[in-house]
Amino acid sequence: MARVLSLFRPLFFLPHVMRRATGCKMSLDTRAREVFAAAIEAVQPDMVVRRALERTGDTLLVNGRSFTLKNNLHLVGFGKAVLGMAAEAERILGDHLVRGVISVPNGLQETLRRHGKEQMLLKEGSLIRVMEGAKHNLPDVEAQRAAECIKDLASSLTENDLLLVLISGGGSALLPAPVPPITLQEKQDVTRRLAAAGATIQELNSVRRALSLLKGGGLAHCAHPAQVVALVLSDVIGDPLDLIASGPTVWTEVRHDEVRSVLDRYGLSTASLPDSVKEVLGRSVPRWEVIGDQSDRAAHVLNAVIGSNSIALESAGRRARELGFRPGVLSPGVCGDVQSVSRLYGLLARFACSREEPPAELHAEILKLGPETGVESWDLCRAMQVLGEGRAEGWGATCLLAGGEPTVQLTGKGRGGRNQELAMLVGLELGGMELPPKGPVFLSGGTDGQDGPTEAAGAVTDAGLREEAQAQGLDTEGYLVNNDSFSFFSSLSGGQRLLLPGLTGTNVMDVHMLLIPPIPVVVSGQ
Ligand SMILES: Nc1ncnc2c1ncn2[C@@H]1O[C@H](COP(=O)(O)OP(=O)(O)OP(=O)(O)O)[C@@H](O)[C@H]1O
Ligand SMILES: O=C(O)[C@H](O)CO
Repeated sequence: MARVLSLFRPLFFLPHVMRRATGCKMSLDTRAREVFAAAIEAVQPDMVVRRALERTGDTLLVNGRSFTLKNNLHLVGFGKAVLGMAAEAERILGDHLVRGVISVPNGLQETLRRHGKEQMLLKEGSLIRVMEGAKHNLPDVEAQRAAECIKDLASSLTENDLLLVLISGGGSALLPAPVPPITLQEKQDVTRRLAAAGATIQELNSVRRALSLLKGGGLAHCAHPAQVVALVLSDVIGDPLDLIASGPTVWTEVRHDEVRSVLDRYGLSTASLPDSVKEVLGRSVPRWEVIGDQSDRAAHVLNAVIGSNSIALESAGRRARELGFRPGVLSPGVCGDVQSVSRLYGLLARFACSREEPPAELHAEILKLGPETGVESWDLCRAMQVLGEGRAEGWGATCLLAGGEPTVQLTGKGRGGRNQELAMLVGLELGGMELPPKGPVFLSGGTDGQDGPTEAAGAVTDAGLREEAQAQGLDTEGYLVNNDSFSFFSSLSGGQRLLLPGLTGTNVMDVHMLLIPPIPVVVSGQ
């Protein structure tokens, strides 16, 4: 037992508390949805802020650092989840709040109202101004206006002030402040071309930082000499503070040669760039002048990640255990093309479900997929070891959890999202295998509740997917080629396989789940 405990990521497979799935009457599909709901529950914006802000009288404690509240609190925020974060922060600290401004996606307040999420809205008479913008996740004039208000607020602060900065995914588009003479349109064109050419969020945000007055530490620079406390809900693999929303409170040195090499890599030649961008990238001086010691300035800033995919997976694991599974986390950083990712889950399912010792080739095939799916070999080895032990010792049902953000090569014109496409592909992978009659089941869902431009968060599938579609006259491959996974799942069995939690108001990338039924123990000689 000690060996098992030491083998896994925190929370991975805790056999002493697991219960046999055989006693649970709920279907695997229902339980998968419950586990997904628990993942989202743990990263609700109000919940994460409540956990992060510890208040005793007029003292605020964040990450063990203490701040004095004396009617000196100012608040700014930008991102898809900061409305709910701001509402909770105002509930906790409102009596010391002077004023605030937050930049949130267009139409968010109305959508949350429609979904009955009143606790994520600011109370009437709130001191925080909500500004909506960045339609379709692209920086626009409204978002630029919000960025200006945020910059003005930060720049007006003194050493007696405390600035609470709320940051979540989508924050880059909601805080555009191009370095003059670059115009918003020019900056938008550059980022749009990069994204369309397949640049990663790391590459994209390194360019955004170079062209912005607020990103890469610019906001913290404006707020100096005030104390800055940034609460960050991470939507980037590995939770890198300098990249989430392009790191406005994290001082980052911009290397123009690195930025140019990213632009070159994606075919944005110098000749194709606007003159303003060329001029800014040609400057030898930093974006702003730092008077005094930079490390002294950094000491004024506390950045704290208060919610992430790992936290969602931990909570999912706890719920899985209550529902009779042996839970385990493969990795919170799954990325790469959905084709490779689906292959990986298919092979892991085969590995887990084989009644005999799986062949060495299967082991090797799984390991080979590590680099292209962002999963470290040791995580794959640990997973296989414990899945193997579970089979040998008859430990009952297993819930293998993972998180991250795979990608889809868009070639068709259909409606879908990466989670639904991944679920379809895994269903097809499972269909080609010899598996137990009741499982495995696979779920993939976006924690923001919206997978691509669709109303669904994702879908739940199993080995019966292709047959079910065939029986209903649906051409599975046709839907796949057209990236039409949402239409597929909507037409299939009255949309029963869709995952429809509605807009969740949070965002910590995606959650993947493979539920593996109990594998009968092979008694030697059988
Ligand atoms: N028809 C489609 N089929 C599959 N994937 C699609 C389709 N249309 C868009 N996508 C993918 O959806 C993604 C955008 O979806 P979404 O709005 O959920 O973004 P996101 O990456 O989750 O954004 P954020 O992290 O800011 O919430 C892109 O990766 C895009 O490739
Ligand atoms: O806003 C952004 O830059 C992305 O959501 C990553 O944080």
